[in-house]
Amino acid sequence: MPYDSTSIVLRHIGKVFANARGQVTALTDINISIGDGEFFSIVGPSGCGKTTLLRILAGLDTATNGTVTIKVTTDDRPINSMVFQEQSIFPWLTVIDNVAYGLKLRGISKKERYQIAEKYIRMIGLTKFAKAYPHQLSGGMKQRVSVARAFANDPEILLMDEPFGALDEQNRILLQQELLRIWDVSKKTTIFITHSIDEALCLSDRILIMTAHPGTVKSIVKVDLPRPRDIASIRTTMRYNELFQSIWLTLREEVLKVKDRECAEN
Ligand SMILES: Nc1ncnc2c1ncn2[C@@H]1O[C@H](COP(=O)(O)OP(=O)(O)OP(=O)(O)O)[C@@H](O)[C@H]1O
Repeated sequence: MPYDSTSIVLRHIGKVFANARGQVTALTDINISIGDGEFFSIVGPSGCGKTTLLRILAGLDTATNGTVTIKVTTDDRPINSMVFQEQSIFPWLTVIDNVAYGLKLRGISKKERYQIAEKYIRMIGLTKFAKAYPHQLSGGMKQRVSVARAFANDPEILLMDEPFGALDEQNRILLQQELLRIWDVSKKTTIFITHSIDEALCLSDRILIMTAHPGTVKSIVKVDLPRPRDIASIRTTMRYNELFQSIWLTLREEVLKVKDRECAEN
């Protein structure tokens, strides 16, 4: 691994949900080490357990088996911040107060938290909207606020569950480029779920391809595309196309398994 140290270690992670119809094994024997400052994406067929894995990393759910170790460098910052697909900013707070929200919870003075929030609002290009309320913003702008808030919290790790999934293509590309830029500066360990091979390739250092349900590691692909990356031009390279093809062929087997199962059930 090209990283000086490891940020996250997952060992033998398994998850079984119990529901009225019995038990559902969502994850089985997941073993991964993620480097400090790595951008690590997760792709896999629908229902393979991506969100479950992220929720376990966020401490929102617990694994039935195995251990999760997250390196903590200092005790005055949160372990993680999460960005969801749906906009999750508070409608009653202005942009700057949304971005500064986590800092306020940590007791950071108003002056300091506004300075930090302003820095990230500048990075996402919303300086003119710092005093605006969410209802005055477009969907893409609100999602930018969520991203800025997550970075402003300065967590040990950043967890993103299809954060751009609901955006139109133009806004998605703009935000992907902004995310790359902020990540390049902050080098924050980031775990990013996506359904898009293209998005995973443009952003990541490595991509975990999960098997069909119950989810486990099918393979991990190293994305050896140079950084800093320009999303429009990286897609035109031969290496991008080779990687895309190879990931799709691996993923396709798992997606077809899901389809075959659905056909057998009907
Ligand atoms: N709270 C729960 N109770 C019971 N089963 C659950 C629960 N949460 C998830 N599951 C099941 O666990 C499996 C994995 O779900 P999960 O949402 O993690 O998959 P996913 O890969 O994120 O799916 P998608 O790509 O469609 O968002 C699915 O079979 C799902 O039905």
